[in-house]
Amino acid sequence: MPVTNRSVPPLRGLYVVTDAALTPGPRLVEAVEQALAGGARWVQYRDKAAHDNARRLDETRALRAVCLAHGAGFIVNDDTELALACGADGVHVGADDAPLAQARERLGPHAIIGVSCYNRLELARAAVADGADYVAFGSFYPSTTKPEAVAADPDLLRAARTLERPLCAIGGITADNAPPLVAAGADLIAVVSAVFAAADVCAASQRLAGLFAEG
Ligand SMILES: Cc1ncc(COP(=O)(O)OP(=O)(O)O)c(N)n1
Ligand SMILES: Cc1ncsc1CCOP(=O)(O)O
Ligand SMILES: [Mg+2]
Repeated sequence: MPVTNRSVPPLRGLYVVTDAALTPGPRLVEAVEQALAGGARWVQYRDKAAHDNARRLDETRALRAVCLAHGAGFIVNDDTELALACGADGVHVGADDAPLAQARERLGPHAIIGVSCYNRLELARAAVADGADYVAFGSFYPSTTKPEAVAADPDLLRAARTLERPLCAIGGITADNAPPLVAAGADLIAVVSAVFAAADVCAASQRLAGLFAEG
């Protein structure tokens, strides 16, 4: 099945990333629904377990339906074949994943493909030249979800604006520390724990999504 070419929302706003520890199976769909109710525009399914493909397919199909109902975009982390199987809007790939060209070949021209560029502008230049739909930088702040992530500086976002492609910031981002990143040019703010570890997921999402409010 080709990846859907339904119209997706702009690549701007709050991008929530799921976590198998914070949002385990039974709570996953409800947590994502709460994040969407709070204003998240994009959702990424991030499950680093390489096994249990049946569970991963069930979960991604359920999340795709929820995103569709809210007019939000749905991306699968790492796994191009899973993105294809569940009909996601696209995939996010990093240095250890399938190359962008291979993901594009599998998912087709309408898929949204995001590429991790860590703290390296040259990776972003190459990804844009190869047709990335957005480029992601981080970690901007220490991350409990990915403590080993390299550190990135907001100046990178200022420099990357010249690429004229949506820029995503990730890593330790909260509603309190996100404003300088948005000011530096982040179009998407990708967040795991600030939303999914919150006691009130909807309220946490609302605060972050509010940073992109129009007017
Ligand atoms: C939006 C976004 N940005 C960066 C990443 C990190 O991707 P990667 O470097 O491939 O690391 P893993 O997430 O796969 O551990 C991401 N997933 N999403
Ligand atoms: C996947 C990833 N890549 C860099 S930091 C990170 C995790 C972000 O999670 P959190 O928002 O909890 O810091
Ligand atoms: Mg990856």
